[in-house]
Amino acid sequence: MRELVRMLAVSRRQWPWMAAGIILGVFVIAANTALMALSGWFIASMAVAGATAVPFNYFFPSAAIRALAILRTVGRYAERLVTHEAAFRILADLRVRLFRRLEPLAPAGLERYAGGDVAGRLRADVDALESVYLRIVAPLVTGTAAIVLAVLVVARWSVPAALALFVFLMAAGVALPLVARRLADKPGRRSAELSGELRTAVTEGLQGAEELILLGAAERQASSVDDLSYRLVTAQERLGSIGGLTLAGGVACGGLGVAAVLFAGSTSVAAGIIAGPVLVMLVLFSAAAFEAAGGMPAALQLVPAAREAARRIRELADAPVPVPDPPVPERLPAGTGIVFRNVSCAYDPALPVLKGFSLEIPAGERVALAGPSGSGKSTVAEILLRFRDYAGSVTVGGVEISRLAADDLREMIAAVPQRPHLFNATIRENLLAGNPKAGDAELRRALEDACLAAWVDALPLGLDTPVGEGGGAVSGGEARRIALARALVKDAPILLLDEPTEGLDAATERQVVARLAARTVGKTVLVITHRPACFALAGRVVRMGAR
Ligand SMILES: Nc1ncnc2c1ncn2[C@@H]1O[C@H](COP(=O)(O)OP(=O)(O)OP(=O)(O)O)[C@@H](O)[C@H]1O
Repeated sequence: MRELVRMLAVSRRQWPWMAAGIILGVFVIAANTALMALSGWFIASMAVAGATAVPFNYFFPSAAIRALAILRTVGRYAERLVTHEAAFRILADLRVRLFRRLEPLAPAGLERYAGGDVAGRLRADVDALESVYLRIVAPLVTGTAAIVLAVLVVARWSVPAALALFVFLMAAGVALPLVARRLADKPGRRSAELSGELRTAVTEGLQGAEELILLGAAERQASSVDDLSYRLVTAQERLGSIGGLTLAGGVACGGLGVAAVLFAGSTSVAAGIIAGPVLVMLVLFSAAAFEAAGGMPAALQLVPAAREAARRIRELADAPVPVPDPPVPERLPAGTGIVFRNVSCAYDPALPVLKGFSLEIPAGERVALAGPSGSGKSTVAEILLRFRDYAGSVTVGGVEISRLAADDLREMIAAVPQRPHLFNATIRENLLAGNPKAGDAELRRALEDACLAAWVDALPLGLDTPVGEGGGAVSGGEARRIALARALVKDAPILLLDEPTEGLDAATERQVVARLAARTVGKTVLVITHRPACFALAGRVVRMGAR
Protein backbone atom coordinates (compact mmCIF):
# COMPACT_ATOMS: atom_id res chain seq x y z
CA MET A 1 0.00 0.00 0.00
CA ARG A 2 3.00 2.30 0.67
CA GLU A 3 3.68 2.48 -3.09
CA LEU A 4 0.13 3.68 -3.74
CA VAL A 5 0.12 6.18 -0.89
CA ARG A 6 3.40 7.56 -2.26
CA MET A 7 1.84 7.86 -5.69
CA LEU A 8 -1.15 9.73 -4.26
CA ALA A 9 1.25 11.98 -2.35
CA VAL A 10 2.94 12.87 -5.66
CA SER A 11 -0.45 14.08 -6.90
CA ARG A 12 -0.83 16.43 -3.94
CA ARG A 13 -1.96 19.25 -6.21
CA GLN A 14 -5.06 17.23 -7.12
CA TRP A 15 -6.18 16.49 -3.57
CA PRO A 16 -9.00 19.10 -3.70
CA TRP A 17 -10.40 17.39 -6.84
CA MET A 18 -10.01 13.98 -5.23
CA ALA A 19 -11.73 15.09 -2.03
CA ALA A 20 -14.55 16.77 -3.98
CA GLY A 21 -15.14 13.54 -5.94
CA ILE A 22 -15.31 11.49 -2.75
CA ILE A 23 -17.65 13.97 -1.02
CA LEU A 24 -19.94 13.88 -4.06
CA GLY A 25 -19.77 10.06 -4.01
CA VAL A 26 -20.89 9.96 -0.36
CA PHE A 27 -23.62 12.48 -1.16
CA VAL A 28 -24.93 10.29 -4.02
CA ILE A 29 -24.93 7.21 -1.78
CA ALA A 30 -26.82 9.13 0.91
CA ALA A 31 -29.35 10.40 -1.66
CA ASN A 32 -29.81 6.92 -3.16
CA THR A 33 -30.29 5.10 0.14
CA ALA A 34 -32.62 7.83 1.40
CA LEU A 35 -34.61 7.58 -1.84
CA MET A 36 -34.98 3.82 -1.57
CA ALA A 37 -35.86 3.96 2.12
CA LEU A 38 -38.35 6.79 1.75
CA SER A 39 -40.00 5.12 -1.27
CA GLY A 40 -40.39 1.85 0.64
CA TRP A 41 -41.82 3.60 3.68
CA PHE A 42 -44.14 5.71 1.49
CA ILE A 43 -45.58 2.77 -0.46
CA ALA A 44 -46.07 0.71 2.71
CA SER A 45 -47.62 3.65 4.60
CA MET A 46 -49.99 4.39 1.69
CA ALA A 47 -51.06 0.74 1.70
CA VAL A 48 -51.63 0.79 5.45
CA ALA A 49 -53.51 4.12 5.19
CA GLY A 50 -55.65 2.70 2.38
CA ALA A 51 -56.48 -0.45 4.36
CA THR A 52 -57.23 1.37 7.62
CA ALA A 53 -58.77 4.51 6.07
CA VAL A 54 -56.53 6.69 8.24
CA PRO A 55 -55.78 10.07 6.61
CA PHE A 56 -52.23 10.27 5.32
CA ASN A 57 -50.33 13.33 4.10
CA TYR A 58 -48.66 12.08 0.94
CA PHE A 59 -47.63 15.51 -0.41
CA PHE A 60 -44.46 15.90 1.60
CA PRO A 61 -43.04 12.36 1.08
CA SER A 62 -43.80 12.37 -2.64
CA ALA A 63 -42.13 15.78 -3.05
CA ALA A 64 -39.14 14.53 -1.04
CA ILE A 65 -38.92 11.41 -3.25
CA ARG A 66 -38.88 13.57 -6.37
CA ALA A 67 -36.25 15.88 -4.87
CA LEU A 68 -34.06 12.93 -3.83
CA ALA A 69 -34.37 11.38 -7.31
CA ILE A 70 -33.23 14.65 -8.92
CA LEU A 71 -30.41 15.06 -6.40
CA ARG A 72 -29.26 11.49 -7.01
CA THR A 73 -29.14 11.96 -10.79
CA VAL A 74 -27.47 15.36 -10.71
CA GLY A 75 -25.11 14.21 -7.95
CA ARG A 76 -24.11 11.09 -9.91
CA TYR A 77 -23.41 13.22 -12.99
CA ALA A 78 -21.31 15.69 -10.98
CA GLU A 79 -19.52 12.86 -9.18
CA ARG A 80 -18.53 11.17 -12.48
CA LEU A 81 -17.38 14.50 -13.86
CA VAL A 82 -15.28 15.40 -10.82
CA THR A 83 -13.77 11.95 -10.17
CA HIS A 84 -12.75 11.59 -13.83
CA GLU A 85 -11.33 15.10 -13.87
CA ALA A 86 -9.29 14.18 -10.76
CA ALA A 87 -8.11 10.90 -12.35
CA PHE A 88 -7.03 12.58 -15.60
CA ARG A 89 -5.25 15.33 -13.71
CA ILE A 90 -3.38 12.73 -11.65
CA LEU A 91 -2.37 10.91 -14.85
CA ALA A 92 -1.17 14.10 -16.51
CA ASP A 93 0.87 15.01 -13.40
CA LEU A 94 2.44 11.58 -13.22
CA ARG A 95 3.34 11.47 -16.91
CA VAL A 96 4.98 14.89 -16.92
CA ARG A 97 6.83 14.12 -13.69
CA LEU A 98 8.04 10.77 -14.94
CA PHE A 99 9.14 12.19 -18.28
CA ARG A 100 11.10 14.93 -16.46
CA ARG A 101 12.77 12.27 -14.30
CA LEU A 102 13.62 10.13 -17.35
CA GLU A 103 15.19 12.88 -19.41
CA PRO A 104 18.43 13.16 -17.37
CA LEU A 105 18.71 9.35 -17.33
CA ALA A 106 19.08 9.06 -21.09
CA PRO A 107 21.01 7.37 -22.55
CA ALA A 108 23.19 5.62 -19.95
CA GLY A 109 20.55 5.33 -17.22
CA LEU A 110 17.96 3.75 -19.52
CA GLU A 111 20.21 1.16 -21.11
CA ARG A 112 19.07 -1.66 -18.85
CA TYR A 113 15.43 -1.13 -19.82
CA ALA A 114 14.15 -2.21 -23.21
CA GLY A 115 12.65 0.64 -25.28
CA GLY A 116 9.18 -0.98 -25.26
CA ASP A 117 9.41 -1.39 -21.50
CA VAL A 118 10.15 2.30 -20.90
CA ALA A 119 7.34 3.31 -23.25
CA GLY A 120 5.06 0.81 -21.50
CA ARG A 121 5.91 2.16 -18.08
CA LEU A 122 5.22 5.68 -19.32
CA ARG A 123 1.90 4.77 -20.87
CA ALA A 124 0.31 1.54 -19.65
CA ASP A 125 1.65 1.56 -16.08
CA VAL A 126 0.72 5.21 -15.62
CA ASP A 127 -2.71 4.42 -17.08
CA ALA A 128 -3.05 1.50 -14.66
CA LEU A 129 -2.61 4.01 -11.86
CA GLU A 130 -5.76 5.77 -13.05
CA SER A 131 -7.53 3.01 -11.13
CA VAL A 132 -5.84 3.94 -7.84
CA TYR A 133 -8.09 6.91 -7.25
CA LEU A 134 -11.06 6.11 -9.47
CA ARG A 135 -11.47 2.42 -8.80
CA ILE A 136 -9.68 1.89 -5.49
CA VAL A 137 -9.62 4.94 -3.20
CA ALA A 138 -13.00 6.42 -4.14
CA PRO A 139 -15.05 3.17 -3.83
CA LEU A 140 -13.26 2.20 -0.60
CA VAL A 141 -13.87 5.56 1.08
CA THR A 142 -17.46 5.91 -0.11
CA GLY A 143 -18.17 2.23 0.73
CA THR A 144 -16.82 2.70 4.27
CA ALA A 145 -18.89 5.86 4.67
CA ALA A 146 -21.94 3.92 3.46
CA ILE A 147 -21.39 1.14 6.02
CA VAL A 148 -21.03 3.58 8.92
CA LEU A 149 -23.98 5.75 7.87
CA ALA A 150 -26.28 2.79 7.18
CA VAL A 151 -25.59 1.11 10.53
CA LEU A 152 -26.11 4.38 12.46
CA VAL A 153 -29.35 5.18 10.63
CA VAL A 154 -30.83 1.68 11.08
CA ALA A 155 -29.79 1.65 14.78
CA ARG A 156 -31.93 4.76 15.27
CA TRP A 157 -35.05 2.55 14.77
CA SER A 158 -33.95 -1.00 15.49
CA VAL A 159 -30.71 -2.07 17.18
CA PRO A 160 -31.10 -5.80 16.31
CA ALA A 161 -31.62 -4.88 12.63
CA ALA A 162 -28.57 -2.58 12.79
CA LEU A 163 -26.46 -5.40 14.28
CA ALA A 164 -27.58 -7.81 11.56
CA LEU A 165 -26.84 -5.20 8.92
CA PHE A 166 -23.42 -4.49 10.45
CA VAL A 167 -22.39 -8.17 10.39
CA PHE A 168 -23.33 -8.68 6.74
CA LEU A 169 -22.01 -5.32 5.58
CA MET A 170 -18.68 -6.12 7.24
CA ALA A 171 -18.69 -9.49 5.50
CA ALA A 172 -19.49 -7.90 2.12
CA GLY A 173 -17.44 -4.74 2.50
CA VAL A 174 -14.42 -5.86 4.54
CA ALA A 175 -13.97 -9.66 4.86
CA LEU A 176 -14.80 -10.46 1.23
CA PRO A 177 -12.59 -7.68 -0.19
CA LEU A 178 -9.66 -8.78 1.98
CA VAL A 179 -10.00 -12.39 0.79
CA ALA A 180 -10.32 -11.16 -2.81
CA ARG A 181 -7.23 -8.99 -2.43
CA ARG A 182 -5.22 -11.87 -1.05
CA LEU A 183 -6.31 -14.18 -3.84
CA ALA A 184 -5.66 -11.53 -6.50
CA ASP A 185 -2.22 -10.64 -5.17
CA LYS A 186 -0.14 -13.11 -7.20
CA PRO A 187 -2.10 -13.08 -10.48
CA GLY A 188 -2.42 -9.27 -10.28
CA ARG A 189 1.32 -8.74 -9.98
CA ARG A 190 2.00 -11.45 -12.55
CA SER A 191 -0.38 -9.82 -14.99
CA ALA A 192 1.34 -6.40 -14.66
CA GLU A 193 4.78 -8.02 -15.13
CA LEU A 194 3.66 -10.08 -18.10
CA SER A 195 2.06 -7.04 -19.79
CA GLY A 196 5.48 -5.31 -19.59
CA GLU A 197 7.28 -8.36 -21.02
CA LEU A 198 4.69 -8.74 -23.77
CA ARG A 199 5.02 -5.08 -24.77
CA THR A 200 8.80 -5.43 -24.96
CA ALA A 201 8.57 -8.62 -27.06
CA VAL A 202 6.06 -7.04 -29.47
CA THR A 203 8.11 -3.82 -29.82
CA GLU A 204 11.31 -5.84 -30.38
CA GLY A 205 9.51 -8.01 -32.92
CA LEU A 206 8.21 -5.02 -34.86
CA GLN A 207 11.41 -2.97 -34.72
CA GLY A 208 13.60 -5.89 -35.68
CA ALA A 209 11.08 -7.51 -38.06
CA GLU A 210 13.38 -7.27 -41.06
CA GLU A 211 16.32 -8.94 -39.32
CA LEU A 212 14.09 -11.57 -37.74
CA ILE A 213 12.68 -12.52 -41.15
CA LEU A 214 16.14 -12.61 -42.73
CA LEU A 215 17.50 -14.71 -39.89
CA GLY A 216 14.50 -17.05 -40.07
CA ALA A 217 13.82 -16.18 -36.43
CA ALA A 218 10.41 -14.54 -36.94
CA GLU A 219 8.60 -17.76 -36.02
CA ARG A 220 10.58 -18.04 -32.77
CA GLN A 221 9.77 -14.43 -31.86
CA ALA A 222 6.10 -15.00 -32.72
CA SER A 223 5.93 -18.08 -30.52
CA SER A 224 7.57 -16.23 -27.62
CA VAL A 225 4.93 -13.48 -28.03
CA ASP A 226 2.30 -16.23 -28.15
CA ASP A 227 3.63 -17.84 -25.01
CA LEU A 228 3.69 -14.51 -23.14
CA SER A 229 0.19 -13.61 -24.21
CA TYR A 230 -1.06 -17.08 -23.21
CA ARG A 231 0.47 -16.63 -19.75
CA LEU A 232 -0.98 -13.13 -19.52
CA VAL A 233 -4.44 -14.34 -20.48
CA THR A 234 -4.15 -17.15 -17.90
CA ALA A 235 -3.26 -14.63 -15.17
CA GLN A 236 -6.10 -12.37 -16.30
CA GLU A 237 -8.54 -15.31 -16.39
CA ARG A 238 -7.59 -16.10 -12.83
CA LEU A 239 -8.20 -12.48 -11.89
CA GLY A 240 -11.51 -12.64 -13.77
CA SER A 241 -12.70 -15.73 -11.90
CA ILE A 242 -11.68 -14.22 -8.55
CA GLY A 243 -13.63 -11.11 -9.59
CA GLY A 244 -16.67 -13.21 -10.54
CA LEU A 245 -16.59 -15.20 -7.31
CA THR A 246 -16.20 -12.04 -5.24
CA LEU A 247 -19.12 -10.47 -7.04
CA ALA A 248 -21.24 -13.56 -6.39
CA GLY A 249 -20.15 -13.50 -2.73
CA GLY A 250 -21.14 -9.83 -2.51
CA VAL A 251 -24.58 -10.52 -3.99
CA ALA A 252 -25.06 -13.47 -1.59
CA CYS A 253 -24.02 -11.32 1.40
CA GLY A 254 -26.42 -8.61 0.23
CA GLY A 255 -29.37 -11.05 -0.04
CA LEU A 256 -28.61 -12.69 3.28
CA GLY A 257 -28.04 -9.31 4.93
CA VAL A 258 -31.40 -7.94 3.75
CA ALA A 259 -33.10 -11.15 4.94
CA ALA A 260 -31.34 -10.81 8.32
CA VAL A 261 -32.49 -7.18 8.65
CA LEU A 262 -36.03 -8.27 7.78
CA PHE A 263 -35.89 -11.01 10.38
CA ALA A 264 -34.31 -8.87 13.12
CA GLY A 265 -36.57 -5.91 12.27
CA SER A 266 -39.72 -8.05 12.43
CA THR A 267 -38.93 -8.86 16.07
CA SER A 268 -38.97 -5.08 16.68
CA VAL A 269 -42.30 -4.83 14.80
CA ALA A 270 -43.71 -7.73 16.83
CA ALA A 271 -42.55 -6.00 20.03
CA GLY A 272 -44.37 -2.86 18.86
CA ILE A 273 -41.12 -0.85 18.80
CA ILE A 274 -41.43 0.11 15.13
CA ALA A 275 -44.32 0.22 12.67
CA GLY A 276 -44.59 -2.09 9.64
CA PRO A 277 -43.83 0.64 7.04
CA VAL A 278 -40.66 1.55 8.96
CA LEU A 279 -39.47 -2.06 8.60
CA VAL A 280 -40.05 -1.84 4.83
CA MET A 281 -38.02 1.38 4.89
CA LEU A 282 -35.16 -0.29 6.81
CA VAL A 283 -35.12 -3.28 4.45
CA LEU A 284 -34.88 -1.11 1.33
CA PHE A 285 -32.37 1.14 3.05
CA SER A 286 -30.19 -1.91 3.80
CA ALA A 287 -30.45 -3.10 0.19
CA ALA A 288 -29.19 0.29 -0.98
CA ALA A 289 -26.35 0.19 1.57
CA PHE A 290 -25.18 -3.16 0.17
CA GLU A 291 -25.19 -1.66 -3.28
CA ALA A 292 -22.92 1.15 -2.03
CA ALA A 293 -20.51 -1.27 -0.36
CA GLY A 294 -20.60 -3.54 -3.42
CA GLY A 295 -17.66 -1.76 -5.10
CA MET A 296 -15.26 -2.55 -2.26
CA PRO A 297 -14.21 -6.12 -3.20
CA ALA A 298 -13.49 -5.11 -6.79
CA ALA A 299 -11.51 -2.12 -5.49
CA LEU A 300 -9.28 -4.23 -3.27
CA GLN A 301 -8.83 -6.77 -6.03
CA LEU A 302 -7.21 -4.08 -8.17
CA VAL A 303 -4.65 -3.22 -5.48
CA PRO A 304 -1.91 -5.77 -6.41
CA ALA A 305 -1.79 -4.82 -10.11
CA ALA A 306 -1.85 -1.09 -9.28
CA ARG A 307 0.87 -1.60 -6.66
CA GLU A 308 3.05 -3.43 -9.21
CA ALA A 309 2.49 -0.63 -11.75
CA ALA A 310 3.42 1.95 -9.09
CA ARG A 311 6.53 -0.07 -8.18
CA ARG A 312 7.64 -0.28 -11.83
CA ILE A 313 7.17 3.47 -12.23
CA ARG A 314 9.02 4.23 -9.00
CA GLU A 315 11.88 1.96 -10.05
CA LEU A 316 12.26 3.99 -13.22
CA ALA A 317 11.75 7.36 -11.53
CA ASP A 318 14.24 6.55 -8.76
CA ALA A 319 16.96 5.20 -11.07
CA PRO A 320 20.13 7.12 -10.25
CA VAL A 321 21.05 9.85 -12.73
CA PRO A 322 24.28 8.58 -14.34
CA VAL A 323 26.00 11.99 -14.27
CA PRO A 324 24.10 14.26 -11.88
CA ASP A 325 24.33 18.03 -12.15
CA PRO A 326 26.35 19.74 -9.38
CA PRO A 327 24.21 21.46 -6.71
CA VAL A 328 25.55 24.86 -7.76
CA PRO A 329 26.75 24.69 -11.37
CA GLU A 330 29.55 26.94 -12.55
CA ARG A 331 28.92 29.53 -15.21
CA LEU A 332 29.63 28.63 -18.80
CA PRO A 333 33.25 29.27 -19.72
CA ALA A 334 34.10 31.76 -22.45
CA GLY A 335 36.73 29.50 -24.02
CA THR A 336 36.09 26.32 -26.00
CA GLY A 337 39.40 24.48 -25.59
CA ILE A 338 38.91 20.85 -24.55
CA VAL A 339 41.32 18.91 -22.34
CA PHE A 340 41.00 15.24 -21.38
CA ARG A 341 43.59 14.41 -18.71
CA ASN A 342 44.19 10.90 -17.47
CA VAL A 343 40.56 9.92 -18.10
CA SER A 344 39.30 6.43 -17.29
CA CYS A 345 35.86 5.00 -17.95
CA ALA A 346 34.36 1.51 -17.68
CA TYR A 347 30.91 0.11 -18.50
CA ASP A 348 31.92 -3.00 -16.61
CA PRO A 349 34.46 -2.40 -13.81
CA ALA A 350 36.34 -5.53 -14.90
CA LEU A 351 36.72 -4.24 -18.49
CA PRO A 352 37.84 -0.60 -18.52
CA VAL A 353 37.28 1.06 -21.90
CA LEU A 354 39.47 4.12 -21.32
CA LYS A 355 42.53 4.00 -19.06
CA GLY A 356 44.52 7.21 -18.55
CA PHE A 357 43.28 8.76 -21.82
CA SER A 358 44.60 12.27 -22.49
CA LEU A 359 43.88 14.66 -25.35
CA GLU A 360 44.18 18.42 -25.70
CA ILE A 361 42.24 20.39 -28.31
CA PRO A 362 43.00 24.12 -28.06
CA ALA A 363 40.10 26.46 -28.88
CA GLY A 364 39.56 26.72 -32.62
CA GLU A 365 41.57 23.59 -33.43
CA ARG A 366 40.13 20.66 -35.39
CA VAL A 367 41.21 17.19 -34.35
CA ALA A 368 40.39 13.80 -35.82
CA LEU A 369 40.27 10.87 -33.41
CA ALA A 370 41.02 7.55 -35.08
CA GLY A 371 41.66 4.06 -33.79
CA PRO A 372 40.53 0.48 -33.99
CA SER A 373 36.91 -0.45 -33.52
CA GLY A 374 36.06 -0.79 -29.84
CA SER A 375 39.01 1.35 -28.69
CA GLY A 376 36.62 3.80 -26.99
CA LYS A 377 36.29 6.72 -29.45
CA SER A 378 32.52 7.06 -29.10
CA THR A 379 32.92 6.74 -25.33
CA VAL A 380 35.17 9.82 -25.44
CA ALA A 381 32.35 11.71 -27.21
CA GLU A 382 29.75 10.51 -24.69
CA ILE A 383 31.95 11.63 -21.78
CA LEU A 384 32.34 15.08 -23.34
CA LEU A 385 28.54 15.32 -23.66
CA ARG A 386 28.21 14.31 -19.96
CA PHE A 387 26.30 11.12 -20.88
CA ARG A 388 28.89 8.94 -19.09
CA ASP A 389 30.64 9.31 -15.79
CA TYR A 390 34.45 9.31 -15.78
CA ALA A 391 37.50 9.38 -13.53
CA GLY A 392 40.24 11.91 -14.19
CA SER A 393 39.66 15.36 -15.59
CA VAL A 394 37.76 16.72 -18.60
CA THR A 395 37.63 20.48 -19.00
CA VAL A 396 35.98 22.79 -21.50
CA GLY A 397 37.32 26.36 -21.49
CA GLY A 398 39.27 25.43 -18.34
CA VAL A 399 36.17 24.36 -16.34
CA GLU A 400 35.70 20.76 -15.25
CA ILE A 401 32.60 19.53 -17.10
CA SER A 402 31.22 17.81 -13.98
CA ARG A 403 30.96 21.29 -12.42
CA LEU A 404 28.76 22.58 -15.27
CA ALA A 405 25.02 21.97 -15.69
CA ALA A 406 24.71 19.30 -18.39
CA ASP A 407 22.19 21.38 -20.38
CA ASP A 408 24.54 24.40 -20.37
CA LEU A 409 27.46 22.27 -21.52
CA ARG A 410 25.38 20.73 -24.32
CA GLU A 411 24.37 24.23 -25.45
CA MET A 412 28.03 24.75 -26.37
CA ILE A 413 28.29 21.56 -28.41
CA ALA A 414 26.64 20.57 -31.69
CA ALA A 415 26.95 16.82 -32.02
CA VAL A 416 26.27 14.15 -34.62
CA PRO A 417 26.25 10.84 -32.76
CA GLN A 418 27.32 7.56 -34.32
CA ARG A 419 23.72 6.45 -34.75
CA PRO A 420 21.78 9.72 -35.11
CA HIS A 421 18.05 9.62 -34.58
CA LEU A 422 15.66 11.32 -36.97
CA PHE A 423 12.23 12.23 -35.65
CA ASN A 424 9.17 10.98 -37.48
CA ALA A 425 8.55 14.44 -38.95
CA THR A 426 9.52 16.47 -42.01
CA ILE A 427 13.07 17.34 -43.01
CA ARG A 428 12.37 20.94 -41.96
CA GLU A 429 11.15 19.91 -38.50
CA ASN A 430 14.18 17.67 -38.03
CA LEU A 431 16.50 20.53 -38.92
CA LEU A 432 14.64 22.98 -36.68
CA ALA A 433 15.19 20.61 -33.74
CA GLY A 434 18.77 21.94 -33.87
CA ASN A 435 17.59 25.54 -33.54
CA PRO A 436 13.87 26.32 -33.62
CA LYS A 437 14.59 29.95 -34.50
CA ALA A 438 16.60 29.18 -37.64
CA GLY A 439 15.22 30.82 -40.78
CA ASP A 440 14.95 29.26 -44.25
CA ALA A 441 18.28 30.83 -45.31
CA GLU A 442 20.08 29.09 -42.43
CA LEU A 443 18.42 25.77 -43.21
CA ARG A 444 19.41 26.14 -46.84
CA ARG A 445 23.02 26.89 -45.94
CA ALA A 446 23.22 23.87 -43.64
CA LEU A 447 21.73 21.64 -46.36
CA GLU A 448 24.28 22.93 -48.86
CA ASP A 449 27.15 22.24 -46.44
CA ALA A 450 25.82 18.74 -45.89
CA CYS A 451 25.55 18.33 -49.70
CA LEU A 452 21.82 17.74 -49.46
CA ALA A 453 20.43 20.89 -51.09
CA ALA A 454 20.13 19.40 -54.61
CA TRP A 455 18.45 16.26 -53.23
CA VAL A 456 15.92 18.30 -51.21
CA ASP A 457 15.21 20.56 -54.23
CA ALA A 458 14.38 17.50 -56.32
CA LEU A 459 11.84 16.19 -53.79
CA PRO A 460 8.23 17.06 -54.67
CA LEU A 461 7.60 18.27 -51.10
CA GLY A 462 11.10 19.69 -50.63
CA LEU A 463 11.82 20.53 -46.99
CA ASP A 464 8.34 19.37 -46.06
CA THR A 465 9.07 15.75 -47.02
CA PRO A 466 8.46 13.38 -44.11
CA VAL A 467 11.49 11.24 -43.18
CA GLY A 468 9.45 8.36 -41.70
CA GLU A 469 9.85 6.66 -38.34
CA GLY A 470 13.52 6.72 -37.30
CA GLY A 471 14.34 8.13 -40.76
CA GLY A 472 13.06 4.94 -42.41
CA ALA A 473 11.84 6.83 -45.52
CA VAL A 474 15.28 8.21 -46.42
CA SER A 475 18.55 6.40 -47.18
CA GLY A 476 21.17 5.82 -44.46
CA GLY A 477 23.53 8.36 -46.05
CA GLU A 478 20.74 10.95 -46.39
CA ALA A 479 19.69 10.41 -42.77
CA ARG A 480 23.27 10.93 -41.58
CA ARG A 481 23.59 14.14 -43.63
CA ILE A 482 20.22 15.44 -42.30
CA ALA A 483 21.64 14.89 -38.81
CA LEU A 484 24.82 16.68 -39.87
CA ALA A 485 22.81 19.61 -41.26
CA ARG A 486 20.83 19.70 -37.99
CA ALA A 487 24.08 20.01 -36.03
CA LEU A 488 25.20 22.82 -38.37
CA VAL A 489 21.87 24.62 -37.85
CA LYS A 490 22.56 24.57 -34.11
CA ASP A 491 25.72 26.58 -34.84
CA ALA A 492 27.46 25.90 -31.51
CA PRO A 493 31.13 26.83 -30.94
CA ILE A 494 32.17 23.19 -30.48
CA LEU A 495 31.39 20.53 -33.08
CA LEU A 496 31.52 16.86 -32.18
CA LEU A 497 31.12 14.50 -35.12
CA ASP A 498 31.09 10.71 -34.74
CA GLU A 499 31.68 9.10 -38.15
CA PRO A 500 29.95 11.96 -40.04
CA THR A 501 30.63 10.50 -43.51
CA GLU A 502 29.86 6.85 -42.78
CA GLY A 503 27.78 5.36 -45.60
CA LEU A 504 28.58 8.08 -48.15
CA ASP A 505 30.15 7.34 -51.53
CA ALA A 506 33.70 8.62 -52.04
CA ALA A 507 32.70 11.63 -54.19
CA THR A 508 29.98 12.82 -51.80
CA GLU A 509 32.29 12.23 -48.86
CA ARG A 510 34.98 14.45 -50.46
CA GLN A 511 32.40 17.20 -51.08
CA VAL A 512 30.98 17.02 -47.53
CA VAL A 513 34.47 17.11 -45.99
CA ALA A 514 35.46 20.12 -48.16
CA ARG A 515 32.32 22.05 -47.21
CA LEU A 516 32.66 21.15 -43.54
CA ALA A 517 36.30 22.25 -43.59
CA ALA A 518 35.23 25.66 -44.90
CA ARG A 519 32.24 25.92 -42.59
CA THR A 520 34.04 25.04 -39.34
CA VAL A 521 36.95 27.46 -39.52
CA GLY A 522 37.39 28.97 -36.05
CA LYS A 523 35.31 26.29 -34.32
CA THR A 524 36.69 23.67 -31.97
CA VAL A 525 36.07 20.36 -33.72
CA LEU A 526 36.49 16.76 -32.63
CA VAL A 527 35.74 14.33 -35.46
CA ILE A 528 35.75 10.64 -34.72
CA THR A 529 36.44 8.63 -37.84
CA HIS A 530 37.96 5.56 -39.40
CA ARG A 531 37.99 7.14 -42.82
CA PRO A 532 41.18 8.75 -44.12
CA ALA A 533 39.11 11.11 -46.33
CA CYS A 534 37.75 12.67 -43.17
CA PHE A 535 41.22 13.49 -41.88
CA ALA A 536 41.26 16.43 -44.35
CA LEU A 537 38.76 18.10 -42.06
CA ALA A 538 41.23 18.15 -39.18
CA GLY A 539 44.52 19.87 -38.60
CA ARG A 540 45.75 16.96 -36.49
CA VAL A 541 44.98 13.24 -36.28
CA VAL A 542 45.19 11.49 -32.90
CA ARG A 543 45.19 7.69 -32.86
CA MET A 544 43.87 5.67 -29.98
CA GLY A 545 45.46 2.31 -29.28
CA ALA A 546 43.55 -0.96 -29.10
CA ARG A 547 42.25 -1.78 -25.63
N1 LIG B 1 26.48 1.08 -23.50
C1 LIG B 1 27.48 0.21 -23.39
N2 LIG B 1 27.43 -0.76 -22.46
C2 LIG B 1 28.45 -1.63 -22.33
N3 LIG B 1 29.56 -1.62 -23.09
C3 LIG B 1 29.65 -0.67 -24.03
C4 LIG B 1 28.62 0.28 -24.23
N4 LIG B 1 28.98 1.13 -25.24
C5 LIG B 1 30.20 0.69 -25.65
N5 LIG B 1 30.58 -0.38 -24.92
C6 LIG B 1 31.86 -1.10 -25.07
O1 LIG B 1 32.89 -0.17 -24.91
C7 LIG B 1 33.90 -0.38 -25.86
C8 LIG B 1 34.20 0.91 -26.61
O2 LIG B 1 33.06 1.27 -27.36
P1 LIG B 1 33.06 2.58 -28.27
O3 LIG B 1 31.74 2.63 -28.93
O4 LIG B 1 33.48 3.73 -27.45
O5 LIG B 1 34.21 2.20 -29.30
P2 LIG B 1 34.58 2.90 -30.67
O6 LIG B 1 36.04 3.06 -30.65
O7 LIG B 1 33.76 4.11 -30.89
O8 LIG B 1 34.16 1.75 -31.68
P3 LIG B 1 33.69 1.89 -33.21
O9 LIG B 1 34.83 2.47 -33.97
O10 LIG B 1 33.39 0.49 -33.58
O11 LIG B 1 32.48 2.77 -33.19
C9 LIG B 1 33.42 -1.50 -26.77
O12 LIG B 1 34.10 -2.68 -26.40
C10 LIG B 1 31.97 -1.63 -26.49
O13 LIG B 1 31.55 -2.95 -26.53
